[in-house]
Amino acid sequence: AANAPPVDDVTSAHALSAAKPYHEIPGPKAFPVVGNTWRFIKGMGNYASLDFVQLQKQLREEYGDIVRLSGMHGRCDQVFLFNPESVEKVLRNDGRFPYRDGPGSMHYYRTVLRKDRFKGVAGTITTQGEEWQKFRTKVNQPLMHPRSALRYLGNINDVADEFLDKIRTLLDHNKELPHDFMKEFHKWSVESIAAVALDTRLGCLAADLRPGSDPQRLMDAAHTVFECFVLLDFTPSLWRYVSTPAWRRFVRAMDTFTDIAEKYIQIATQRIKQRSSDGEGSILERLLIAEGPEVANLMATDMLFGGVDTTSNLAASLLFYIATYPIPQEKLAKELEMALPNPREPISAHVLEGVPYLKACIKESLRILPIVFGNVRRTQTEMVVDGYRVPKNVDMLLQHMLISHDERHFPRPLSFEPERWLRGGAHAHTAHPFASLPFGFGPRTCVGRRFAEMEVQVLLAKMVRNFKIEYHYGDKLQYQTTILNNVTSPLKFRLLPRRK
Ligand code: HEM
Repeated sequence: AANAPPVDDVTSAHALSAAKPYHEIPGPKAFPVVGNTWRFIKGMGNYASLDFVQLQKQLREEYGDIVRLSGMHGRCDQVFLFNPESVEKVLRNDGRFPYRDGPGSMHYYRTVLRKDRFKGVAGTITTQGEEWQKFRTKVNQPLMHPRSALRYLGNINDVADEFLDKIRTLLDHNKELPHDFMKEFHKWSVESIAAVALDTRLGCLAADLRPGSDPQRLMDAAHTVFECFVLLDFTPSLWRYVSTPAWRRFVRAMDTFTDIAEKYIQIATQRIKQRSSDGEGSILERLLIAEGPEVANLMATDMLFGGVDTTSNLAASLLFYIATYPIPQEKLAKELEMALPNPREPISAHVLEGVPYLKACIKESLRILPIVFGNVRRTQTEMVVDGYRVPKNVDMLLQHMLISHDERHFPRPLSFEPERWLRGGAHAHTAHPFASLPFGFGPRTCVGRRFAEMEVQVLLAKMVRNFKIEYHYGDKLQYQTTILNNVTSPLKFRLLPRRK
């Protein structure tokens, strides 16, 4: 009919009035005074011992594809979404300034504690509204343009080569890597993202790192900041009222980040002054020239926060799947033999254009173990989701990990089948496009996606081109969910040189 609302209409008066009321969304009942908070108190509530992913599973089993959690003291209501159609509705209607709550500790550090240093600017991760948009607009062009990442391809190749050299020295008599090999992935990822963010080679993979050296301090600080996010922002903490030990450790680590970034910004400033030609500079130089040292520092540190643990855990999980699925590994090895006849040649942009199976392996790894297991948007306006009227200021929790594990979308969901991602292929998936969204979506999508993908593509190509990778300690990847999915399996990969 001429007056029928468009299919995607979720905010018009017509759509809202036809929807079911908000309070009818299924979910655990909030009791007077104690609300639902008691369910998360140890020794009292049935949700207290669950991590985020376990909580999601439990809620979906108990209540279905949309679940409301209200009465959480000090927090706004949360609505969990377990179907991709609803996720799409929310992400396509999140307004001009998509709102994703960030760690309050980091925001406080930048806007209150070290206000003088940052002159009122606070970066991308923790800001909202026009403040977020203003900052993001400044950094989008230098960071998100495809050419921007390619500028670093040479450095990313060098870091991967160093990583391969390093692992050759770590193999035991059985050609196996040590059980704590995860820490080498961390070094690789700090080194790779620092080459972009700080425009320098820090030397994280060196054999003899001194405790007070920049790479060692930066890696320690990265570790501490993530540990403290969990303690300060994701578990009850008094840091807003008193200076707790975790808060003090956090401030020291944040200061280290800021100081190291400042050092390399000063070096870049000198470089700019001495340069005679005005060809296109690095991301750091461009931000420095166009926006000044505060913006350059905040973006560099945001890249370090966003780009260390994410990429290292992706590399580790991806290699695990490659090692435990020999058929896809051999298919990939064949593709790489064609694309890179000489394994010692660098991985060029041209090589990366001709490796669809390699890219499919990365997508499949992120589908099974998305390192960022879910996303969140706070509603900016009243809207209809899954037939219910959801008011403004509700956190919509978009659970792509569980959606990707749902047989309705991906048959044999825990099986590593890169063929799902070969477009037009016989096994291409038919799932909704929002059923696997590891980097988010829309104007607030991951700013480092191109760098992460490039780093991991280069590493995987070099690893599989040079080694046959085996794993003999179980076929199920172990991980721990905190604010990210952290790989915990002992990464004792066995590496056998491939014939050239
Ligand atoms: C495997 C690697 C990575 C994954 C899975 C990942 C995932 C994500 C996700 C899901 C978001 C939220 C997006 C949204 O709300 O729609 C995000 C945001 C962000 N990521 Fe990444 N990321 C990765 C690597 C990186 C790297 C290498 C950088 C460094 C450049 C980075 C920097 C950021 C920043 C700064 C944001 C906040 C953007 C904003 O709020 O405007 N990420 N990432």
